[in-house]
Amino acid sequence: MPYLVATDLPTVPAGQRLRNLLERPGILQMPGTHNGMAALQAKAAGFDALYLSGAAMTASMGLPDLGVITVDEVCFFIRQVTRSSGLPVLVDGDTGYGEALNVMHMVRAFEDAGAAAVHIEDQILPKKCGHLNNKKLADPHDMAAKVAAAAKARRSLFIIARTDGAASEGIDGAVARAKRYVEAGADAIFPEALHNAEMFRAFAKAMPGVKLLANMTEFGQTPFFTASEFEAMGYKMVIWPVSALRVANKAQEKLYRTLKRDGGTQNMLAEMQTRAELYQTIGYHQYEALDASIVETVVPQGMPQR
Ligand SMILES: C[C@](O)(C(=O)O)[C@H](CC(=O)O)C(=O)O
Repeated sequence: MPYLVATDLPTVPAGQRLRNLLERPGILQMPGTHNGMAALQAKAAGFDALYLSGAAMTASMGLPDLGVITVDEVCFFIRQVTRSSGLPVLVDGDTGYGEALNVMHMVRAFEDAGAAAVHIEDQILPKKCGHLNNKKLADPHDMAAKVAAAAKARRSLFIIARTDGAASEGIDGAVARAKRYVEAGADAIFPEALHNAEMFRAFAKAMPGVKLLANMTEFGQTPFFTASEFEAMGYKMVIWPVSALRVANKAQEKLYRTLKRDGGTQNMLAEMQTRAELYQTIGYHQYEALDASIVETVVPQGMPQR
């Protein structure tokens, strides 16, 4: 329960806990959780690891995913998601916020905030969603230097190199880049925006023994595949980065429209998380019980009064 009690906190570092999950057979499913509440709900649904998406974080701030937010802003999200859930979290590190030293700073900051893993991509600024057109790629040598810098800065953080190369250099180009990034110290590879099963299979075939991540974002270049289908194509991790935020945003939009129309929320009650459900999700009463137990513990009984 509450992250406030030291003895309830995990003793194994987050990065190691993620590595342990990756030792299990099957694909590791990481839904996007854009805040602490989403993290609690994903955990309650049975997920063992989570994803913190740059697109979802920025969208929740009312901003585009163009690399404009800062390391400290991301750390605010990392802390809420890791504290509330206690689960290992993969964090979107975009382009690493600069070059080698900036990447090292990001790695230290993310790991200290509680992250288990980060992915760094080979675009240059202004970076874009990998499923859009006209992406500008970094020189593979410069990207490999960033990966090496990240590996040097981490304690146990799991480092995933994302390549956006497939769009302009094809599968062979993306594979050549990915191999350089593995040599530079990447623990896994994220081939971005593949268009079909053949591409997913070809990439996996060309990278034997390397852990691969699939991105099942909606409204992008990748057609729908299930977790089991990605697993059968050779992938060890899958993310659904923005799905929860997209659904939450639609619900919120409906609430505001209805409220404006009706002058009240009475017609939305059936779609609301009730107070009881909300408190149940955040463990409200457990925090209260914790508080009460401490008061009981520290008030001495039968001590001589002065
Ligand atoms: C994975 C991703 O980088 C993200 O920020 O979650 C995005 C997701 C999206 O925009 O749909 C991406 O570039 O694929």
